[in-house]
Formats: sequence, structure tokens, C-alpha cells
Amino acid sequence: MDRTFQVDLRGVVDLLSHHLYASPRVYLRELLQNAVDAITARRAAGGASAPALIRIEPPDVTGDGTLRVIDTGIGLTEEQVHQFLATIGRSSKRDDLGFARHDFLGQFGIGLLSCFLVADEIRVLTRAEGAPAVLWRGFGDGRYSVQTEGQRRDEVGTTVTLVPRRDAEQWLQRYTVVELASLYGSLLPFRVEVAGVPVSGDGLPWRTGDEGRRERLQEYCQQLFGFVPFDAIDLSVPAAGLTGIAFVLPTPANPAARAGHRVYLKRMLLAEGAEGVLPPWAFFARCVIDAGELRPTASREALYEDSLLEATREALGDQLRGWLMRLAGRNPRRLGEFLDVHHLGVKALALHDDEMLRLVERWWPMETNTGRMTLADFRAQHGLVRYSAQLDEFRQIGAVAAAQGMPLVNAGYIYDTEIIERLPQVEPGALIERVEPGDLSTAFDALEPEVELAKRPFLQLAQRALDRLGCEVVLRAYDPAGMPAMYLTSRSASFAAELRATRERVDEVWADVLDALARTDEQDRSQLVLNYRNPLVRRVSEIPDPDLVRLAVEGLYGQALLLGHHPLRPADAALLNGSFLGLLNKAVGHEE
Ligand SMILES: Nc1ncnc2c1ncn2[C@@H]1O[C@H](COP(=O)(O)OP(=O)(O)OP(=O)(O)O)[C@@H](O)[C@H]1O
Repeated sequence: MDRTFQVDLRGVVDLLSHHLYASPRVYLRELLQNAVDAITARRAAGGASAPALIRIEPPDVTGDGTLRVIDTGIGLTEEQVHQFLATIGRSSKRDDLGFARHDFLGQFGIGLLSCFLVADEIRVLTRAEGAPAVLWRGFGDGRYSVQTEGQRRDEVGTTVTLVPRRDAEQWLQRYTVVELASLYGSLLPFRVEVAGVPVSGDGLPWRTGDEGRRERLQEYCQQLFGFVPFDAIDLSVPAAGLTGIAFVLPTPANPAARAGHRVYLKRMLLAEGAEGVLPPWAFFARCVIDAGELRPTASREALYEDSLLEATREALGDQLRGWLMRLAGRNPRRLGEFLDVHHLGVKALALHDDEMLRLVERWWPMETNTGRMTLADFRAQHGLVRYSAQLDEFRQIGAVAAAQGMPLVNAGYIYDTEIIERLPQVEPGALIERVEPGDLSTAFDALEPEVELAKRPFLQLAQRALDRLGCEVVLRAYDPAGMPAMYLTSRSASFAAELRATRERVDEVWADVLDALARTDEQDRSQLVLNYRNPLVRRVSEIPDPDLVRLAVEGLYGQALLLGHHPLRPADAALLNGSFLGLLNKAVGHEE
């Protein structure tokens, strides 16, 4: 014999209160929603001019401790009461195939149950056109009764009465109810009153006349999000029945901190901090949208992630992009201000989007060793875009490269390297070249052969001083002449140096493994490039005292490390210290 499932109502209420909804406050939203749907149904059924009013009476108005929500909706007949109020999960708002009907907010047939989060008893007194009034009473323990005898309701519509639970009375108090009704219902198309005072406003704030619109929107944004927007962008996605407004943040946003968006579905607030409305790169905007076609999750606190939401997100992304492109075309100064604040978001976008890449190329000034300029200007002036991919590398070689007439872009900031490396894909004529510190030494002038020969003994002494640090000493001539020495290291050289330092601390088995790893190219060694154009270096190279040469070379090594912002290893610090004290000692002279 077939049997049907039995439902333990207490279990269901527990599920709703503790697991589905984030807070008991949703009870008011569900009541409002039912009233709105009932009015919509009545109007659709031919009563286009039927009254559309939702009145909420908190306990201080009803006088008996209950809260009432009174609507002028379609009402229910006795049969419908049995059908829809007596069965959990049954809803009048689905079509014959069980799909949610387009005009209604509700669809699941569970909303009314949320009232048990705050009430022991729910009473529904309802009257449909041409039918007698019916009273349904439901209790938190799963009992209900239906009564027609002696029931009166003069007008068509429904009155829902909540008898509060003792521990939940505060949820029904007037100040809470006003707050909740305004929160959820302020944009509803029908009049909503709490104790006779209207809480629903004058429609969608972004759908107002042109005059003073800008100021009104600014004020709206300030009220809602607490900032005066940089700009407001109109949003519209007809396929999702969506209109809205995106406010551009006036200050940098943390890309990791997801700013939530305010989402209304059919003008009822769904969420104050919804995610997934805009693409992740658009972290510079917060928006308010109202959509007719997007679907809520069952808790009605977030958007359901489906293909329509995905397409909507993409369309909204396009609209923000369009705004940016228009700004670039019409008001470059304003675009500059925008980029100052939000370059991170725009650059992130440029990694995948050709138009944005062009925008960054044209409008975002990057640091170069000849001043800040856009990549477009850099290309126009110098043709080839040479760049350092690491901030540290740029700091090491920027000044020297400039002195040698080699313009260099600092692409060490986030996304800049990727942006430059993507340039040739978008601009086929663009030439780019990554420069590493090691590359620069080959651009330095070698010495005359006879000078080279004459300085060999000095170089050998200098090399001996730095051998244990794994640093090669070379003598070259370069500009600026004021710079005595430069420390150059490539990433593989720093890696090799780290390996060497580790090798000194580990046992033999590991040392062998590390040795195998450390067999890097000789070219990868770090170099101390002494500048033969520098008068001090010349004098050092002529000192007869080997001890003084060692101290001087060590000192130059330490100074070059510091100037290039290189990290000082313990061995470097010890060397620097020894050299300083040794030089000081020599300068002060020997004790008598
Ligand atoms: N104020 C009202 N006027 C007329 N009918 C109502 C009213 N409130 C509830 N009903 C009827 O009771 C049914 C169940 O309501 P309930 O709020 O539990 O679910 P729903 O609104 O259909 O769906 P959802 O769970 O998505 O809100 C509704 O489908 C509707 O037929």
C-alpha cells in the first residue's frame, strides 16, 4: 500500500529558523511579499483599478499584543485555504507545470511558515470576491483549524495576524517593524503603511526626471553606502528585467574585500550585500539593481547562480567598460583622476581585455627612468619598450641605465609586466624587451687592453676580497661617473647565493644535493662592477698596500649593496662592518 510522507512541523520550523534564514526579521518580508502578490493577482484578474494598499498595525495599534498585516489583495476561498495554507510547499504562484509564475515574488510555498520564527499562532482572515470570509488558524506545533461560521470581513482581501512568541516580542514592536518594512518594502510599487505612516517611497531612485538627478543620486548613494560617488552609471539589462545604478567609489577599494551590492527583485529587497552581480574586476563600483527575471535562492537572501545571472553579470561588466571608454573619449582629465584611484581594477581588466589594455597604454602613466609617462608616449619617444620586471631590479639599474641613455620602464608594480608583455598581441608593431641587471653590464664599456692588463693585479686582489661571497669583480667604464660601483644580480644569482648560504649550514647528504642544484651558469654569479670613470676607484686601483685595497673593495661592495636596495646577508653585514672599522683604523692612524 502506498503511503505519503509525514512531516514533523516542528522539525520544519527549526530548519527554517536555524538553517534557511539568517534572521527572524525575514518574517515581515514574507508577509509583505504575500500581500504584494495577492494585490498583483487581484489586479491581473481584472481589477486593474482595485485598491492597492498594505497596512501594518503593530501591537501598539492593535492593542491586543498582536501584529496585523492587512491587504487589499485577491483573498482566498475556503477551498483555496485548505489547498494552500494547509499544505507546506504548496503555492498558488506556480503554473500547471510547477514553474514559478512570472508576476509573483513567492514560489516555494513555505514563506508563511517563517512567521513561526516570531509567533506561536498565525491567523489568516481572508475573503475572495463573491465568497464568504474564512478564518485559518495555524500553530507552531503543526495544528491548524479552518472556520467560516461567524467570520466577517467587509472587503475583499486578507488580514494576517501574528500572536507573538514570548521571547520574540521585540520583532513585532513598532520601531522594528518600521525599520524592516522600510528596508524591504521602500521601493514596492504599492503603498505600504505602518500605523498609518507610509514607508514605500516614490519609485526607483534612478528612474527620476533629469532635473537635479545627479544631486539626488549622490544623496541616495551617501545615505545607502556612506560615500559621495565619483560617478553614477546607469545600468540596464532587459533580458533580466533589470535596471539600476552603479556608483563608482571615490577611494581605492580593496580588491579582496568584496563589496556587496544592493539587490531588489521585483522591487522587494533581496540582499544588502549580494555578491556575483558584477564581474570580479569591477571592484571599484557598488550598485543597486532591481531585476524582474533573476531568481532568488530559497532563503531569498542571495541570487541563484544560473546562466541568466552569468549573462547579466557580463552585460553589466560591458556597461561599466563602456562608461570607462566614453570617459577616455570625452574627458581624459576625469579618466586620469579615476585611474589614480582605481588603476588596480583597470589593470586587472587589461590582462584579458584588449580595449582596456589600449586604455592603460594610452592613459596610465608608468614610472620610467626618464620620469612618469604613459606607455604610448614612451613608445612614441623611444620605440622599443625596455622594462624591468622587478621593482628591486629597477632600483638597481634605473639610474645607471638612464645615464647610459637607455630608457627603462619600471614594470615591477602589480600587473605591469603582464600588461607590457601583452602589448604586442594588441599592437602588432610594439617592440618590448625585458632587461635584467646582468644584461646591463654587457652594455658597459670595456677598458682599453693596456689598461685592462695594467689593472689585472688590482682586480685579482679585489676578487680575492669578495671570493667567499660568491661575487665576481669586474672593472668597466660607465656613467654616471659619480657612481663608484654597482652590484648586479639576476634572480638565478640570488638563488645560487641562497643555496651557498644554506650549504654551509647542512650535512653532507644535503650539501651534495644542493651542489647539484647550484651548478648554475657562471654568468649567473652576481657582479660588483667597479666604475673606472670614477676618480675614487681609479685611486683605489693604484694603492700599493694590498690590505688597504681589500678594505676599500669591501667598502665599495657594501655601499653598492645598500644603494641598490639589496638585502644584507649576515656575511655582508660582517664584511661591511669589518671594512668600515678597518678603514677608520687606517684613517685615524696607528697607536704610538
Ligand atoms: N495575503 C495573502 N493573500 C492571499 N493569499 C495568500 C496570502 N498569504 C498567503 N497566501 C496563500 O498562501 C500560499 C502559501 O504562502 P507562502 O507564503 O507559504 O508561500 P508562497 O508565497 O506561495 O511561496 P514562498 O515560499 O516562495 O513565499 C500562497 O501561495 C498563497 O496562495
